Amino acid sequence: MARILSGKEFAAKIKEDAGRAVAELKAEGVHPRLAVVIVGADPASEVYVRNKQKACAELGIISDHIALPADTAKEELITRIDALNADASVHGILVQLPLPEGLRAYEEEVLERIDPRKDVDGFHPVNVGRLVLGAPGLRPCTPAGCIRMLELAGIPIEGAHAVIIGRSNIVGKPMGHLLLERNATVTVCHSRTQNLAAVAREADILVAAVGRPGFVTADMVKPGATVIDVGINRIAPKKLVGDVDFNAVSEIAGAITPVPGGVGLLTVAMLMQNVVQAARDVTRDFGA
Ligand SMILES: Nc1nc2c(c(=O)[nH]1)N[C@@H](CN(C=O)c1ccc(C(=O)N[C@@H](CCC(=O)O)C(=O)O)cc1)CN2
Repeated sequence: MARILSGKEFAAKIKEDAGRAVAELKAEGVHPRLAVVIVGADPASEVYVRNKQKACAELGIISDHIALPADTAKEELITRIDALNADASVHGILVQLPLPEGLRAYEEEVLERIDPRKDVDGFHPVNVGRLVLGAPGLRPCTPAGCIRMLELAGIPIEGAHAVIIGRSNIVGKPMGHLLLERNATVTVCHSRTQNLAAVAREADILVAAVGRPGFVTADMVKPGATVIDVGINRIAPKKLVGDVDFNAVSEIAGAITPVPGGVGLLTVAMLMQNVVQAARDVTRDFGA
């Protein structure tokens, strides 16, 4: 039976460290502040935003909730972002995704408008470029959370063969770069990959980020491998499952993350860490 990697335990540790950093910043006269922009009323997004604001409150970070109607014009959203960029008391800005239907085509433009120093999601091309180059910058929260969890759990990354299933800009691609930065041998699989099960079976660390319930089955996992499930699939109003067939795979794997209760919790914890980093960088550049 696999070791269960509980997101709650690792998230608590990450938040504890971030909380200490917040206290240090406050002692220096800097009060970290996050602006969360949500457009429309997607129920799942509202839950995630609430969780982010709850975590801010726990750690003593100020959080502003900017809720805009679903029919907000792109220009209005851009104007709001510009105002937050110019406000020296705001250290972090995030726009909750997905944007509503009418704005979805402008997602790239909207994310690019955020000052890269305040881009606590790590989605801005400047931060993506820094990640690819291995330069300091704000890293995307979910993949950075997975890496931190492996480190805290004492699971070796260096020299491991990591196989990622999924090549999204938010998870798959940044995960590949973060693993490469830590000297893993990385394979990224996608919908056109041939013999995917055989490739997955080569993995010491298998990351599933496809968005398909139960996609990773026991025959795709090498005995003893670490399996990280980044999938969030709502299959009924109160039933959330990942991309991994948890019961069968946990008989084979050495370690596995559950859904819920896995890497989703680390996403929020790493966001707190990014807000701390942004507060330091923004204060250095804008002044306290
Ligand atoms: N601006 C952003 N938008 C989105 C991001 C993001 O990182 N930045 N990621 C996802 C949604 N998300 C955070 O925003 C997120 C998803 C899931 C969880 C989480 O805690 N999951 C729990 C289960 C929660 C539940 O029951 O619904 C778990 O896995 O245990 C946190 C954050 C897309 N949009």
